[in-house]
Parts: sequence; C-alpha cells; structure tokens
Amino acid sequence: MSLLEISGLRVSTATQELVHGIDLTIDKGEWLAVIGESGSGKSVSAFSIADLLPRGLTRTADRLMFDGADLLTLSKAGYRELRGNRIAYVFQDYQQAFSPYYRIGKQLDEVLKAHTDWKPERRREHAAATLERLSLPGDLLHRYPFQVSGGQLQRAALAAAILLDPALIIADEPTTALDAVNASLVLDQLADIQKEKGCSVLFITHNLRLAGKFADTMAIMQDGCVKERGTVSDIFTAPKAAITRNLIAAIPPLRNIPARLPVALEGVA
Ligand SMILES: Nc1ncnc2c1ncn2[C@@H]1O[C@H](COP(=O)(O)OP(=O)(O)OP(=O)(O)O)[C@@H](O)[C@H]1O
Repeated sequence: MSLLEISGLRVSTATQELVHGIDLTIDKGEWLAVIGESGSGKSVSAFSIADLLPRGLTRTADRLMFDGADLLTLSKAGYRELRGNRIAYVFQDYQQAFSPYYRIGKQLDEVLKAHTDWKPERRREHAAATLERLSLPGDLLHRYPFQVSGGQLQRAALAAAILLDPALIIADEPTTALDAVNASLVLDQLADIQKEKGCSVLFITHNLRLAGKFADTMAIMQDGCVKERGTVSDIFTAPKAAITRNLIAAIPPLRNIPARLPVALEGVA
C-alpha cells in the first residue's frame, strides 16, 4: 500500500524549472533510493515533499499524497505537525541537525515537547532509550554537539528523527560526511530501525553500491527528471537508461560484494 504518491512534481526558481514533473511512489515499509549525479534534483525534490524548500524555490504537483492526506492542500500548521512527527529528515550535514548552543538532551526534549503531551520524566526516559537503541551513551543527553564525534552526532540526528516513530524517514546523503566505518554503522542502524518499526525510507545518495545494499527499489535521476525506476534487482540486472548503465559502470571494483547485490553486478565490478 502506498505511503507516498508523487505525480507531476515540479520545482522551479523564478526563472528556471529545476525538476520537470517527476513521479515517485513509496509503499509502506519500502526503502526507495533516489540516485543521481550532483545537481540532478534529488534534494530539492525531497525538500519539496515536506514543504522545506529554500526561499526562492516553489513546488507544483498533479498529486502529492502522504498516508491518505493531500499535501497540496495542507496548511503551514499541518506541515509543522507532519515534520518530525510523521516525516523525519536526516541530512548530510549533521552539524546542522543540532544548535551548538544547547545540550543534545534539551534539543531532543524540544522535539518531544512540541509533538506530545508527555511529562518531563517520560520525555527524558524516551530520549535516553532512543539514544540507547542506537548504542549511544546515555550521557550524550548532557553534552553539547561539539562534545561528541561526527559519527555519534549523525547517529544522534538519527535518534532525533525516530523519536516519534515517523512513517517516513528521508535520509539525504546521510553518510557522505562520515568515514566508512561510521557510514556503515549509520546505515546498518537505519536498516534495523526500518525493519523493527516498519517505516519507509527515502534514501538520497550518489552511491549506487550503498543503494544496492540497502534499498528495495531505486529511482535514477538526471537533469531534473526520473530516467528509470525499478527494483534493485531489475536495475542492476537489466538497466534501461543510459545514465543507469553509466552509473553502474562507474562503480569502483570491490573484493567483497555486499550480499544483497545481484550477481550481475559482479561482472561489472
Ligand atoms: N536555493 C536554490 N536556488 C536556486 N537553484 C537551486 C537552489 N537549490 C538547488 N538549486 C539548483 O537545483 C538543481 C538541483 O539541486 P539539488 O540540490 O536538488 O541536486 P542534487 O541532485 O541533490 O545534488 P547533490 O547530490 O549535489 O546534493 C541544481 O541545478 C541546483 O543548482
């Protein structure tokens, strides 16, 4: 069953169209990877879903439905409720996820305060349990963002995203700024959470190999258009669009092919 249905989505500046009427759907529990070169329109498309486009960009669509609700008619207040509650974002720049001026615990608490009527004790317990769920030390609550490592901060950002059990997590290049070990940890934890909670993931990445490891389905973007959509298996075994074939051919060699990559990729790697 579809959680998110996007049809004819366009994003424009005052003078130029950046995204040219794309269609995407994500089912409940599905992990969709949106892949494309830099500037292909992945981020602005993702921003437009939850009304987070930067000033100067506008969105139109034929259809934009989230869990039965029409986002095209949703009020600003409706969007505020949706974000952080039903739709959560994890961004590449984890430094921006937290204000440097407040302890991480206070910032997690603000999210819970804004969306629940829970008492302080329950909010504190829930925040600590969520950090623990991501194998982060409980004393992180008392630290400022600059007092934790980049990898921990990105996992704390993931904790902030899942505090309220969102139905959709939009992860926009969440591992680009991390070393390989921390990148793998963040994605493994995101995959565990997705399985446990049954939520959907919209994963934006340049990295076709990571997409192949974690996603169920893929959409390949180029120049503001979706050039190809399909299951991971179909896309790796029978890529149709030229951009998809180029992206697959550009995957660097790897000795240990991840278990979920289809056999066809081994010939390419
Ligand atoms: N605020 C903005 N004002 C004007 N143009 C913008 C703005 N933000 C993005 N763009 C343009 O929109 C196009 C798509 O950008 P977008 O950030 O969505 O690409 P992307 O595929 O996410 O790239 P990357 O992988 O590098 O993040 C680019 O041409 C970009 O220059």
